[in-house]
Amino acid sequence: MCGPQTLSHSPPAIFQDRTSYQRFNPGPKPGFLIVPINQNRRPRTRIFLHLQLGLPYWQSESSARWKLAGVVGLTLATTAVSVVFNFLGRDFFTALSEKDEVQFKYQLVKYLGGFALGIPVFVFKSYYQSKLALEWRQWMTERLLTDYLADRTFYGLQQSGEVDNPDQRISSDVATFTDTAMGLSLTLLNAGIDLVSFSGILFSIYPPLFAALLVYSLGGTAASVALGKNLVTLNFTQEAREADFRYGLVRVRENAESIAFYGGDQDEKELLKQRLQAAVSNYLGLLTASRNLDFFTSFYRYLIQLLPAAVVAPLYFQGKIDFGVINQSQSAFNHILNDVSLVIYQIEALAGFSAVVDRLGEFQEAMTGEGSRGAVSGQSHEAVGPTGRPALLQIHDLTVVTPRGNNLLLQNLDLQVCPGSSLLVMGPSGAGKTSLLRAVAGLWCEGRGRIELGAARREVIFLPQRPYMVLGSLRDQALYPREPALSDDGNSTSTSSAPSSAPSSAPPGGQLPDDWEVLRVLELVQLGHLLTRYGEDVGADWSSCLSLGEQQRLGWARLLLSRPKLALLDEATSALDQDTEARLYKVLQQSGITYISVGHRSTLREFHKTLLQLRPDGAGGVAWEVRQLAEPQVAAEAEAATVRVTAP
Ligand SMILES: Nc1ncnc2c1ncn2[C@@H]1O[C@H](COP(=O)(O)OP(=O)(O)OP(=O)(O)O)[C@@H](O)[C@H]1O
Repeated sequence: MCGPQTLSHSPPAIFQDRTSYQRFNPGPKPGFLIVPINQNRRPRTRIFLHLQLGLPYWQSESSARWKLAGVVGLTLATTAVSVVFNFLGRDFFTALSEKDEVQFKYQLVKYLGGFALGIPVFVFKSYYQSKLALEWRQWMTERLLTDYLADRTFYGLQQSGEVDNPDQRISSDVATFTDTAMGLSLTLLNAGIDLVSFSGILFSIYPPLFAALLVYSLGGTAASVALGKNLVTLNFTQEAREADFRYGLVRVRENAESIAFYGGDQDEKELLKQRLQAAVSNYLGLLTASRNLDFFTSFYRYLIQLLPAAVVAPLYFQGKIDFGVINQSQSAFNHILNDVSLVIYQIEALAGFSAVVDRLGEFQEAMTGEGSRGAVSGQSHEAVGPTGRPALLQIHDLTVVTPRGNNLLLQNLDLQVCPGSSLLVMGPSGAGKTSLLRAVAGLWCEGRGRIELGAARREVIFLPQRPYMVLGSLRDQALYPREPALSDDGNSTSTSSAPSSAPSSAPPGGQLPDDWEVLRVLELVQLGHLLTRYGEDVGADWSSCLSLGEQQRLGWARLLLSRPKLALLDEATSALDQDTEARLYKVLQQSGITYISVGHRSTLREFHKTLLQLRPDGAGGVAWEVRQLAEPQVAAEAEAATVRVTAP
């Protein structure tokens, strides 16, 4: 379009017809296949691979390592305190059984003194352990958030449908992961040390007791692992179903007005009941599996109270040991059994933990995979048009495919848009107009071809039909987004990591427009009245208290304030009357900003230099044609001229 351009096109030879394309890339089969939510998801049980998720925190934060050393020290101290308590208990009960009142009082005071000194060690160990787990959680959550919000990964994940409920994974799964990982690893450490310390005590009392203990605990562990193996899958599914139910509720809140207008209460209720039912029935399965395991663990636990006394009782009756030794052996037996039987007591926690580790690992993998998708290539360098003038946007042989490759849209498109120019994309609903903008903006990278954009990503603004309303004041709305979405090297429209050569222009010098400029632009888009209505209000629910037309005009204010190199307008005036639409387009023409509009109204032609017309080709595909329109008349509206809207 930098020079005269008239092209037309019908479907290419690459996929001779629709049938051959579908053979190559099969779409959904006829009829509906209803897959219950998450039924097809199974934990991938690569727990050891995924466990390393938490390592970077300890590798990068030296203060965390010191704190961990402190908590480990406290954990060791708790074992020492337990050993001391064990001996204090022995002497206390021996004095009691010998009816030695003086010794008994002395042992009682010693025992109480031991409590006073030892119990704070347990309390502080537990407090610092939880605190450290919390700091770990914060670090990991921030890291996941950074990855999730980098390079539009959140959008890619939503489009690919690869992982469910990322919100739950970032919030509660990370918390469970850090809490349990910290708790389990310290428990294991404690168990190891306990095992060594109390094995010595038990062995010195009576070696056969030690042998009985080993047989009992190892047999119990093996049995509980066999009984609890279902729990991992059930826990994994439960996490996903709870999140689906919560998400259903969030959607009702977010779409309250539309649902109320439709009178969709019953439908929503049914849907939510289905999701609740899915969560409840899985939970019932979980309860049943836990109940079966509980039968075993309860018997196992209560038998411990009798077993040591039963084994050492003959020695006591023969007068070979004091009464206190029975108590001591009971306590040592309990300690060792707890250590060896860790798996039995923690089987449910371990099952839940491995489900969480799996979900987080899957999430991390999906985020890493997002960065390497797509066949459409792009670079941000100055493309040169046939006339020798540099093109702001140059599209070569572009074929746009919907995410997951189900639908072939535009094919073999060639197009140029020069700085200061304007392009109108028209065509029937579903032809792929918005999809073309998605490809230009770098949101969709599937398909093939090449898009060259002479602008950094932050220099391109997109105005959808329903603008996104952020939380905050009116000024926050007008200046959204304050920060560029990407660093300057992320200016490619695809996966290319070519460094930017395009100059940054918006906003100049990184300065945000001052309040006067915001006010002038708001008045220009006829939203000055909102200032008196909302002023500095930061709590307004903008998407429900502004009309769609007002939201669209707020989108235009964003456009004029951000002064991008390229504006992509997707039916951005559909809710406005024609006079307001004309007025906004005239201001845009005066600003010198290059723009591409998608729209259905024929009145839009008068504000664009070139038309890209899409139409069905009769064979299930989309044909395209590029044509020059009559030179638009740039209106010199007096009030528009007073606004400081500068070309990039
Ligand atoms: N995320 C997606 N995944 C799969 N298919 C999609 C996706 N988004 C859009 N499509 C399909 O791609 C086709 C083109 O959609 P697009 O939104 O580009 O149409 P459009 O020409 O802008 O339509 P309209 O004028 O109705 O807005 C449609 O058939 C649509 O169903």
